[in-house]
Amino acid sequence: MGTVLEARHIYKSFVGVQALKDINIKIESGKIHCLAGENGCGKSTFVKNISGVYTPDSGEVVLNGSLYHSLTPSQAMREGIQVIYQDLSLFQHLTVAENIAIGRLKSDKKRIVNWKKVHAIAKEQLDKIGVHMDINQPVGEISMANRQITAICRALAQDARILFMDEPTTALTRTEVDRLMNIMLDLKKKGLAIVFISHKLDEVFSVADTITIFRNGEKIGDFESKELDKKSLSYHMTGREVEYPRYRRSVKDNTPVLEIENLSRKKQYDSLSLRVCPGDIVGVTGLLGSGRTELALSLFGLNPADSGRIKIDGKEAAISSPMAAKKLGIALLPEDRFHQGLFMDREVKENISSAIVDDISARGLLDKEREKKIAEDYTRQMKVRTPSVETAVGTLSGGNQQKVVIGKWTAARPRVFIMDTPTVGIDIGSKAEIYEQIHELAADGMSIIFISDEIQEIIANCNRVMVLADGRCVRMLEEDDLEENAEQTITELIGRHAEETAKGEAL
Ligand SMILES: Nc1ncnc2c1ncn2[C@@H]1O[C@H](COP(=O)(O)OP(=O)(O)OP(=O)(O)O)[C@@H](O)[C@H]1O
Repeated sequence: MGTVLEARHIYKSFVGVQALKDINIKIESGKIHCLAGENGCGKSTFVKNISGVYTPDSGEVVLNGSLYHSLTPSQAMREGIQVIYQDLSLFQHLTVAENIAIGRLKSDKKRIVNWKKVHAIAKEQLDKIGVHMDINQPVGEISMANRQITAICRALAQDARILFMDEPTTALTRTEVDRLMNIMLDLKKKGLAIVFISHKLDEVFSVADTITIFRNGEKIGDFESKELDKKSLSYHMTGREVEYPRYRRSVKDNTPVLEIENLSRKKQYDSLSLRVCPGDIVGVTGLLGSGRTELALSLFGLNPADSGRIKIDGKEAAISSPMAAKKLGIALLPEDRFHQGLFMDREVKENISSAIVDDISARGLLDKEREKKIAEDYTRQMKVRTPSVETAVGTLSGGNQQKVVIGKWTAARPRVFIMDTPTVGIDIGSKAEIYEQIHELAADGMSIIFISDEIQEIIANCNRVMVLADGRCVRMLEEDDLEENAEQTITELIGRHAEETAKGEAL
C-alpha cells in the first residue's frame, strides 16, 4: 500500500513543556494506526504539528513524496490530511448536506451555491460509507453518532487520504461505536490511512494494525497490534503494572444522606428510587440514553423531576437550581465537562478554587496563598501534568483538564458527589489514581453516585449498582451481588434490553 506520511525528528516545546522529542512515525495507506499514551504525552500535539495547526520547532514531514519543514493548514489539506477533533467543528445550524459539502464548495470559490451539487456531494460521500440519513436535517438536531458520520463525510468530500480521529467514540453508544469501527475498517479497505487516538483499549485492539506508543513526549515504539495485549500495552504506556483495586465500604453509618423516591421525568426516567449513605459509592449504569445523565442533572437542580421526592437527611428537599444543590452539599461532575465544568482561559488554581471562593475569602478578599496551596495539593494528588498551577487550563491536554474538574469539586468537599462518567478521556494509569481518590473520599464519609457505562469500572468502584434501561431501573445489585458474575449479569441485563428496544424500533 505504501507510506503516505513520514514524520522525521519532530520536536515541539511550549513554555515549560517539551511536548514532543524526536518523533519519527510512518503512516501507511490502507492501515489503521493508533496513537496511544498517557494524558499529556503529546498525541494531540503530534497531530497538530502534522496538520499545520502548530509549526514544529524542528523536524520534517514527507507527504506523498513532498518534503515540508512546516505546513500551513491549507497545504496539509491539499495533501489529503483531514483531522476530526473531539468537538467535530460542525456548523450546528447548517444541514448535514451543507456541512459535508462546505469544504469542497469553499475550494470551488463560486459565488452562487449550487444546491443540487451540495446534495450530490453529500449523497456521494454517504454512499461511500454505506450510510443512509436525512441530509436536510440541521446538524444541531441529529445524534452524536450521525454528527460523527457527517464529519467523516466532510473529510471524504475533501479527498482525505489520511484521516486523523482524536477520541471519536467518547459520546457514542456501544452500537454506534460498532458502526463507527465498521466504517473505519471499510475506509481502510478502500485505501485510506486512518490515525486513531483512543484511551479505550478494546477499541484500539479491535481496529488497529499498528500502535505507536508515546510516553512523556517521546516515542516508546511502533508495534504491530497483534504483538501486544492490554497488559503489555498498559505497561509500555505507563512504565508500570496498572491494577485497579476493588472498593469495599468501611463506613458503618447506614443513615441515608440522599434518598429519592419514585422520581420521574417524562420521556427521561421513570419511578426511580435510591438511598445513598455515607461511604456508599452507588453505581448507575446503562447505555447512553438510559436516563442516567438526566437523573444526575435533576439531582443537581438542572432538570426538575415531574413527580416523586428527593430527601436530604430524611427531609424533603426542593432542588430547584445548582445553587440550591450546592447549599445542600451536592456537587456534580458533569458529563459535558468542557462546556459545563471549566473556565478555559483561567489558571488551574482559579479553576480549582472556583467552587470554594467563599470558603477561602475573608471580608471579600481571596486568600491567594491558600488558593495556591489547595491547588498544588490537588494537582499533586491527581498527578495533573501542568507546568504550574498558574498555567491556563485551556493549554492542558484533554485528560489533564478533566483531572482539574475532579479536583475542583473534590476541593468543595461535597456530602453527595455525583460523578457523570468521571474517567472518559483519562488514560489507564491516571484512572487508577482517580479511583484511589474516589475510594478515599468515600472512606472519609462522602456519598458518591458514580455514573459510567464501563461495567468493569462500575464493579471495581461501587458497593451497590443501579442498572438502568430506557429510564427504568431494571435491577439494583447489592454488595453481595457484586461478588460473582456481576459483569455477566449487567452485560446481559443491558444487552437484553438493547435487543428489545431494537426489535421495537424495527417493528
Ligand atoms: N497550546 C499549548 N500551550 C502550552 N502547552 C501545551 C499546548 N498544547 C499542548 N500543551 C502541552 O503539551 C503536552 C502534550 O499535550 P497533548 O494535548 O498533546 O497530550 P495528549 O497526549 O493528546 O493528552 P490527552 O490524552 O490528555 O488528550 C501537555 O503537557 C500539554 O499541557
